[in-house]
Amino acid sequence: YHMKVEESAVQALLNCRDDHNIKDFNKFHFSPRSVPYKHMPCYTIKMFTDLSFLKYWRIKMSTLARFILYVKKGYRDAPYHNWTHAFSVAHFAYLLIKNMQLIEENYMTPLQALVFLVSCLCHDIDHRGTNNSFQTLCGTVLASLYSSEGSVMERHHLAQTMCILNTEGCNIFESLDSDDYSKALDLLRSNILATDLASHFRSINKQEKMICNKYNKDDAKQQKLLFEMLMTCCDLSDQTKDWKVSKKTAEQIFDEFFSQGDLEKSMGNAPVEMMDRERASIPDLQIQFITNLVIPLFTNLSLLFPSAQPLVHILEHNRSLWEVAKTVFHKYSMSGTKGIDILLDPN
Ligand SMILES: COc1ccc(Cl)c(-c2nnc3c(C)nc4ccc(C(=O)NCC(C)C)cc4n23)c1
Ligand SMILES: [Mg+2]
Ligand SMILES: [Zn+2]
Repeated sequence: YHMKVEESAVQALLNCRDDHNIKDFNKFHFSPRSVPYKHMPCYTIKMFTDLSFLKYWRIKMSTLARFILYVKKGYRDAPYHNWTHAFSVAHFAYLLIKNMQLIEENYMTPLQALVFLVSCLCHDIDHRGTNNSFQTLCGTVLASLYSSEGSVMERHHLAQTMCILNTEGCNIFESLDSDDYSKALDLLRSNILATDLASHFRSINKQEKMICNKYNKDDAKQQKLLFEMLMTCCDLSDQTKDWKVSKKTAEQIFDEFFSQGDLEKSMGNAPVEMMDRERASIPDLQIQFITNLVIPLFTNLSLLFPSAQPLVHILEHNRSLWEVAKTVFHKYSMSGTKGIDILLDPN
Protein backbone atom coordinates (compact mmCIF):
# COMPACT_ATOMS: atom_id res chain seq x y z
CA TYR A 1 0.00 0.00 0.00
CA HIS A 2 1.23 3.55 -0.60
CA MET A 3 -0.27 7.02 -0.59
CA LYS A 4 -1.50 8.72 -3.76
CA VAL A 5 0.70 11.32 -5.49
CA GLU A 6 -1.19 14.41 -6.71
CA GLU A 7 -1.04 15.07 -10.47
CA SER A 8 -0.26 18.71 -9.58
CA ALA A 9 2.98 17.47 -7.96
CA VAL A 10 3.83 15.54 -11.14
CA GLN A 11 3.23 18.68 -13.19
CA ALA A 12 5.37 20.76 -10.83
CA LEU A 13 8.22 18.28 -11.17
CA LEU A 14 7.90 18.29 -14.97
CA ASN A 15 8.19 22.09 -14.90
CA CYS A 16 11.09 22.21 -12.42
CA ARG A 17 13.57 24.60 -13.98
CA ASP A 18 16.33 24.09 -11.45
CA ASP A 19 19.69 25.39 -12.71
CA HIS A 20 20.62 21.70 -13.09
CA ASN A 21 24.27 22.50 -13.60
CA ILE A 22 25.27 22.16 -9.97
CA LYS A 23 29.09 22.09 -9.95
CA ASP A 24 30.79 18.65 -10.01
CA PHE A 25 27.49 16.72 -9.79
CA ASN A 26 29.14 13.86 -11.70
CA LYS A 27 32.35 13.70 -9.61
CA PHE A 28 33.06 11.22 -6.78
CA HIS A 29 33.81 14.01 -4.26
CA PHE A 30 30.33 15.51 -4.76
CA SER A 31 27.99 14.85 -1.84
CA PRO A 32 24.38 14.24 -3.01
CA ARG A 33 23.30 15.25 0.50
CA SER A 34 24.27 18.82 -0.42
CA VAL A 35 21.43 18.95 -2.98
CA PRO A 36 18.45 20.85 -1.47
CA TYR A 37 15.84 18.28 -0.38
CA LYS A 38 13.10 19.78 -2.59
CA HIS A 39 15.35 19.56 -5.67
CA MET A 40 16.17 15.85 -5.23
CA PRO A 41 13.35 14.60 -7.52
CA CYS A 42 14.58 17.07 -10.18
CA TYR A 43 18.16 15.82 -9.88
CA THR A 44 16.94 12.22 -10.02
CA ILE A 45 15.39 13.02 -13.41
CA LYS A 46 18.69 14.66 -14.38
CA MET A 47 20.54 11.38 -13.70
CA PHE A 48 18.16 9.46 -16.00
CA THR A 49 18.39 12.07 -18.79
CA ASP A 50 22.17 12.42 -18.39
CA LEU A 51 22.54 8.66 -18.94
CA SER A 52 20.17 8.95 -21.97
CA PHE A 53 17.89 6.32 -20.46
CA LEU A 54 14.70 8.12 -21.54
CA LYS A 55 15.57 8.19 -25.23
CA TYR A 56 17.03 4.68 -25.24
CA TRP A 57 14.14 3.03 -23.35
CA ARG A 58 11.35 5.34 -24.64
CA ILE A 59 10.45 6.33 -21.07
CA LYS A 60 7.81 9.09 -21.04
CA MET A 61 9.02 12.00 -18.87
CA SER A 62 5.63 12.13 -17.13
CA THR A 63 5.88 8.42 -16.26
CA LEU A 64 9.40 8.88 -14.85
CA ALA A 65 8.31 11.95 -12.84
CA ARG A 66 5.29 10.12 -11.42
CA PHE A 67 7.39 7.01 -10.63
CA ILE A 68 10.02 9.11 -8.78
CA LEU A 69 7.36 10.89 -6.69
CA TYR A 70 5.72 7.56 -5.74
CA VAL A 71 9.13 6.16 -4.75
CA LYS A 72 9.88 9.31 -2.71
CA LYS A 73 6.46 9.06 -1.03
CA GLY A 74 7.14 5.38 -0.30
CA TYR A 75 9.97 6.31 2.09
CA ARG A 76 9.26 7.18 5.71
CA ASP A 77 10.99 9.91 7.72
CA ALA A 78 13.34 7.59 9.61
CA PRO A 79 16.54 9.29 10.84
CA TYR A 80 18.69 7.49 8.21
CA HIS A 81 16.64 5.12 6.04
CA ASN A 82 14.72 7.88 4.23
CA TRP A 83 14.38 9.42 0.75
CA THR A 84 17.64 11.36 1.12
CA HIS A 85 19.47 8.04 1.66
CA ALA A 86 17.76 6.59 -1.45
CA PHE A 87 18.74 9.63 -3.52
CA SER A 88 22.37 9.46 -2.35
CA VAL A 89 22.62 5.69 -3.04
CA ALA A 90 21.19 6.21 -6.55
CA HIS A 91 23.61 9.11 -7.10
CA PHE A 92 26.59 6.81 -6.43
CA ALA A 93 25.23 4.33 -8.99
CA TYR A 94 25.05 7.28 -11.44
CA LEU A 95 28.70 8.14 -10.60
CA LEU A 96 29.83 4.53 -11.17
CA ILE A 97 27.99 4.23 -14.50
CA LYS A 98 29.47 7.55 -15.70
CA ASN A 99 32.98 7.51 -14.26
CA MET A 100 33.74 3.78 -14.76
CA GLN A 101 31.94 3.90 -18.16
CA LEU A 102 30.16 0.67 -17.14
CA ILE A 103 28.08 0.57 -20.34
CA GLU A 104 30.84 1.64 -22.78
CA GLU A 105 33.24 -0.89 -21.20
CA ASN A 106 30.58 -3.62 -21.42
CA TYR A 107 30.40 -4.27 -17.67
CA MET A 108 26.67 -3.63 -18.02
CA THR A 109 24.18 -3.57 -20.86
CA PRO A 110 22.06 -0.38 -21.08
CA LEU A 111 19.19 -2.39 -19.58
CA GLN A 112 21.27 -3.58 -16.62
CA ALA A 113 22.46 0.00 -16.01
CA LEU A 114 18.88 1.33 -16.02
CA VAL A 115 17.80 -1.38 -13.56
CA PHE A 116 20.91 -0.73 -11.39
CA LEU A 117 19.93 2.95 -10.99
CA VAL A 118 16.26 2.10 -10.31
CA SER A 119 17.25 -0.63 -7.80
CA CYS A 120 19.30 1.88 -5.78
CA LEU A 121 16.48 4.43 -5.76
CA CYS A 122 13.99 1.79 -4.49
CA HIS A 123 16.24 -0.47 -2.37
CA ASP A 124 14.97 0.71 1.08
CA ILE A 125 11.35 1.76 0.29
CA ASP A 126 9.07 1.83 3.36
CA HIS A 127 11.94 1.12 5.80
CA ARG A 128 10.73 1.57 9.38
CA GLY A 129 14.10 2.36 10.96
CA THR A 130 14.37 -1.16 12.44
CA ASN A 131 16.50 -4.03 11.13
CA ASN A 132 15.72 -7.62 10.07
CA SER A 133 16.36 -9.18 13.48
CA PHE A 134 13.89 -6.71 15.05
CA GLN A 135 11.17 -7.91 12.62
CA THR A 136 11.73 -11.55 13.53
CA LEU A 137 12.24 -10.93 17.29
CA CYS A 138 9.04 -8.88 17.58
CA GLY A 139 7.05 -11.00 15.14
CA THR A 140 6.06 -8.03 12.97
CA VAL A 141 3.67 -8.42 10.01
CA LEU A 142 6.68 -8.27 7.65
CA ALA A 143 8.34 -11.13 9.56
CA SER A 144 5.16 -13.23 9.25
CA LEU A 145 5.27 -12.58 5.49
CA TYR A 146 8.98 -13.11 4.80
CA SER A 147 10.99 -14.45 7.74
CA SER A 148 10.98 -18.04 6.38
CA GLU A 149 13.07 -16.82 3.40
CA GLY A 150 15.22 -14.29 5.34
CA SER A 151 16.05 -10.74 4.16
CA VAL A 152 12.67 -9.65 5.57
CA MET A 153 13.04 -5.90 4.98
CA GLU A 154 14.61 -6.33 1.54
CA ARG A 155 11.71 -8.53 0.38
CA HIS A 156 9.35 -5.82 1.56
CA HIS A 157 11.32 -3.08 -0.28
CA LEU A 158 11.04 -5.22 -3.44
CA ALA A 159 7.30 -5.82 -2.96
CA GLN A 160 6.71 -2.06 -2.52
CA THR A 161 8.73 -1.37 -5.69
CA MET A 162 6.63 -3.86 -7.69
CA CYS A 163 3.49 -2.24 -6.31
CA ILE A 164 4.62 1.18 -7.62
CA LEU A 165 5.57 -0.25 -11.04
CA ASN A 166 2.02 -1.67 -11.23
CA THR A 167 0.48 1.70 -10.39
CA GLU A 168 -1.28 3.56 -13.25
CA GLY A 169 1.18 5.79 -15.12
CA CYS A 170 4.24 4.71 -13.09
CA ASN A 171 5.62 1.75 -15.03
CA ILE A 172 8.90 3.09 -16.42
CA PHE A 173 9.59 -0.37 -17.92
CA GLU A 174 6.31 -0.42 -19.89
CA SER A 175 7.98 -0.02 -23.32
CA LEU A 176 10.36 -2.98 -22.81
CA ASP A 177 9.60 -6.13 -24.80
CA SER A 178 8.56 -9.11 -22.68
CA ASP A 179 12.06 -10.64 -22.69
CA ASP A 180 13.73 -7.43 -21.47
CA TYR A 181 10.86 -6.84 -19.02
CA SER A 182 11.35 -10.18 -17.25
CA LYS A 183 15.16 -9.70 -17.27
CA ALA A 184 14.68 -6.25 -15.70
CA LEU A 185 12.46 -7.60 -12.91
CA ASP A 186 14.82 -10.52 -12.20
CA LEU A 187 17.77 -8.11 -11.88
CA LEU A 188 15.71 -5.65 -9.78
CA ARG A 189 14.92 -8.50 -7.37
CA SER A 190 18.51 -9.73 -7.19
CA ASN A 191 19.89 -6.20 -6.70
CA ILE A 192 17.48 -5.25 -3.90
CA LEU A 193 17.95 -8.57 -2.05
CA ALA A 194 21.73 -8.05 -2.35
CA THR A 195 21.49 -4.97 -0.09
CA ASP A 196 20.93 -7.24 2.95
CA LEU A 197 24.29 -7.10 4.72
CA ALA A 198 23.88 -10.76 5.70
CA SER A 199 23.86 -11.75 2.01
CA HIS A 200 26.86 -9.46 1.41
CA PHE A 201 28.83 -11.44 4.02
CA ARG A 202 27.92 -14.64 2.20
CA SER A 203 29.20 -13.40 -1.17
CA ILE A 204 32.22 -11.20 -0.30
CA ASN A 205 34.67 -14.12 -0.59
CA LYS A 206 33.31 -15.12 -4.00
CA GLN A 207 33.60 -11.46 -5.08
CA GLU A 208 37.23 -11.36 -3.92
CA LYS A 209 38.15 -14.58 -5.77
CA MET A 210 36.37 -13.41 -8.93
CA ILE A 211 38.25 -10.11 -8.98
CA CYS A 212 41.65 -11.65 -8.25
CA ASN A 213 41.23 -14.21 -11.05
CA LYS A 214 40.62 -11.65 -13.86
CA TYR A 215 36.94 -10.71 -14.05
CA ASN A 216 35.11 -12.21 -17.05
CA LYS A 217 32.43 -9.81 -18.36
CA ASP A 218 30.64 -12.54 -20.30
CA ASP A 219 30.10 -14.89 -17.34
CA ALA A 220 26.53 -14.35 -16.05
CA LYS A 221 27.44 -15.67 -12.57
CA GLN A 222 30.35 -13.23 -12.28
CA GLN A 223 28.14 -10.41 -13.57
CA LYS A 224 25.61 -11.16 -10.82
CA LEU A 225 28.38 -11.07 -8.18
CA LEU A 226 29.62 -7.74 -9.57
CA PHE A 227 26.13 -6.19 -9.42
CA GLU A 228 25.72 -7.41 -5.83
CA MET A 229 29.06 -5.83 -4.93
CA LEU A 230 28.15 -2.54 -6.66
CA MET A 231 24.80 -2.39 -4.81
CA THR A 232 26.61 -2.60 -1.46
CA CYS A 233 29.17 0.01 -2.62
CA CYS A 234 26.30 2.41 -3.37
CA ASP A 235 24.54 1.63 -0.07
CA LEU A 236 27.72 2.45 1.88
CA SER A 237 28.91 5.30 -0.36
CA ASP A 238 28.42 8.04 2.26
CA GLN A 239 31.63 6.72 3.85
CA THR A 240 33.63 7.69 0.73
CA LYS A 241 32.71 11.37 1.12
CA ASP A 242 34.43 13.94 3.35
CA TRP A 243 34.47 13.63 7.15
CA LYS A 244 31.50 15.95 7.73
CA VAL A 245 29.26 13.75 5.54
CA SER A 246 30.40 10.39 6.95
CA LYS A 247 30.16 11.76 10.53
CA LYS A 248 26.63 13.10 9.95
CA THR A 249 25.59 9.76 8.42
CA ALA A 250 26.91 7.91 11.47
CA GLU A 251 24.87 10.23 13.72
CA GLN A 252 21.69 9.41 11.76
CA ILE A 253 22.41 5.68 11.76
CA PHE A 254 23.02 5.52 15.50
CA ASP A 255 20.03 7.76 16.12
CA GLU A 256 18.04 5.02 14.36
CA PHE A 257 19.88 2.15 16.09
CA PHE A 258 19.47 3.65 19.57
CA SER A 259 15.76 4.25 18.97
CA GLN A 260 15.43 0.57 18.07
CA GLY A 261 17.36 -0.30 21.23
CA ASP A 262 15.03 1.88 23.33
CA LEU A 263 12.02 0.18 21.70
CA GLU A 264 13.44 -3.28 22.42
CA LYS A 265 14.08 -2.32 26.05
CA SER A 266 10.48 -1.05 26.37
CA MET A 267 9.34 -4.45 25.09
CA GLY A 268 11.43 -6.24 27.73
CA ASN A 269 14.13 -7.39 25.29
CA ALA A 270 17.83 -6.57 25.76
CA PRO A 271 19.21 -4.86 22.61
CA VAL A 272 22.60 -5.81 21.13
CA GLU A 273 25.40 -3.49 22.27
CA MET A 274 25.43 -1.66 18.89
CA MET A 275 21.86 -0.53 19.52
CA ASP A 276 22.18 0.21 23.24
CA ARG A 277 22.85 3.93 23.81
CA GLU A 278 24.18 3.11 27.31
CA ARG A 279 26.82 0.68 26.05
CA ALA A 280 27.65 1.45 22.38
CA SER A 281 30.92 3.22 21.54
CA ILE A 282 30.26 4.87 18.17
CA PRO A 283 33.94 5.44 17.31
CA ASP A 284 34.76 1.78 17.99
CA LEU A 285 31.76 0.55 16.00
CA GLN A 286 32.63 2.84 13.07
CA ILE A 287 36.31 1.76 13.10
CA GLN A 288 35.19 -1.89 13.07
CA PHE A 289 32.59 -1.35 10.33
CA ILE A 290 35.00 0.59 8.09
CA THR A 291 37.86 -1.87 8.72
CA ASN A 292 35.92 -5.13 8.40
CA LEU A 293 33.40 -4.20 5.71
CA VAL A 294 33.77 -0.88 3.89
CA ILE A 295 37.53 -0.86 3.16
CA PRO A 296 37.68 -4.51 1.93
CA LEU A 297 34.66 -3.81 -0.29
CA PHE A 298 36.07 -0.63 -1.89
CA THR A 299 39.52 -2.23 -2.14
CA ASN A 300 37.92 -4.96 -4.28
CA LEU A 301 36.19 -2.22 -6.31
CA SER A 302 39.53 -0.46 -6.85
CA LEU A 303 41.18 -3.72 -7.95
CA LEU A 304 38.65 -3.87 -10.77
CA PHE A 305 38.44 -0.08 -11.34
CA PRO A 306 41.74 1.65 -10.44
CA SER A 307 39.97 5.05 -10.65
CA ALA A 308 38.21 4.06 -7.40
CA GLN A 309 41.56 3.94 -5.59
CA PRO A 310 41.21 7.50 -4.16
CA LEU A 311 37.98 6.39 -2.44
CA VAL A 312 39.94 3.84 -0.39
CA HIS A 313 42.30 6.61 0.80
CA ILE A 314 39.31 8.70 1.91
CA LEU A 315 37.95 5.70 3.83
CA GLU A 316 41.32 5.25 5.57
CA HIS A 317 41.45 8.99 6.37
CA ASN A 318 37.90 8.95 7.81
CA ARG A 319 38.77 5.89 9.87
CA SER A 320 41.82 7.75 11.30
CA LEU A 321 39.47 10.56 12.32
CA TRP A 322 37.32 8.03 14.21
CA GLU A 323 40.55 6.99 16.00
CA VAL A 324 40.93 10.67 17.03
CA ALA A 325 37.25 10.73 18.06
CA LYS A 326 37.93 7.71 20.25
CA THR A 327 40.50 9.59 22.36
CA VAL A 328 38.24 12.66 22.61
CA PHE A 329 35.23 10.54 23.63
CA HIS A 330 37.19 8.74 26.34
CA LYS A 331 38.84 11.92 27.62
CA TYR A 332 35.41 13.51 28.10
CA SER A 333 33.88 10.10 28.93
CA MET A 334 31.09 10.65 26.41
CA SER A 335 28.55 8.16 25.10
CA GLY A 336 25.85 8.34 22.43
CA THR A 337 26.11 10.83 19.60
CA LYS A 338 26.61 14.04 21.64
CA GLY A 339 30.39 13.58 21.64
CA ILE A 340 30.66 13.73 17.87
CA ASP A 341 29.50 17.35 17.62
CA ILE A 342 32.42 18.78 19.61
CA LEU A 343 34.80 17.19 17.13
CA LEU A 344 36.32 20.04 15.15
CA ASP A 345 37.31 18.79 11.76
CA PRO A 346 41.07 18.40 12.41
CA ASN A 347 41.86 18.92 8.69
C1 LIG B 1 24.06 -2.46 3.44
O1 LIG B 1 23.00 -2.60 4.38
C2 LIG B 1 23.00 -1.76 5.46
C3 LIG B 1 21.90 -1.85 6.30
C4 LIG B 1 21.82 -1.02 7.41
C5 LIG B 1 22.84 -0.11 7.66
CL1 LIG B 1 22.69 0.96 9.02
C6 LIG B 1 23.97 -0.03 6.85
C7 LIG B 1 25.04 0.95 7.08
N1 LIG B 1 25.27 1.94 6.20
N2 LIG B 1 26.25 2.72 6.68
C8 LIG B 1 26.63 2.19 7.88
C9 LIG B 1 27.60 2.65 8.80
C10 LIG B 1 28.39 3.90 8.54
N3 LIG B 1 27.81 1.99 9.94
C11 LIG B 1 27.14 0.84 10.20
C12 LIG B 1 27.41 0.12 11.40
C13 LIG B 1 26.78 -1.08 11.66
C14 LIG B 1 25.86 -1.57 10.74
C15 LIG B 1 25.21 -2.91 10.97
O2 LIG B 1 24.13 -3.14 10.48
N4 LIG B 1 25.95 -3.80 11.68
C16 LIG B 1 25.45 -5.15 11.93
C17 LIG B 1 25.90 -6.10 10.82
C18 LIG B 1 27.37 -5.87 10.47
C19 LIG B 1 25.69 -7.53 11.28
C20 LIG B 1 25.52 -0.86 9.57
C21 LIG B 1 26.15 0.34 9.30
N5 LIG B 1 25.89 1.08 8.13
C22 LIG B 1 24.04 -0.85 5.73
MG1 LIG C 1 18.44 -1.79 3.32
ZN1 LIG D 1 20.21 1.44 2.19
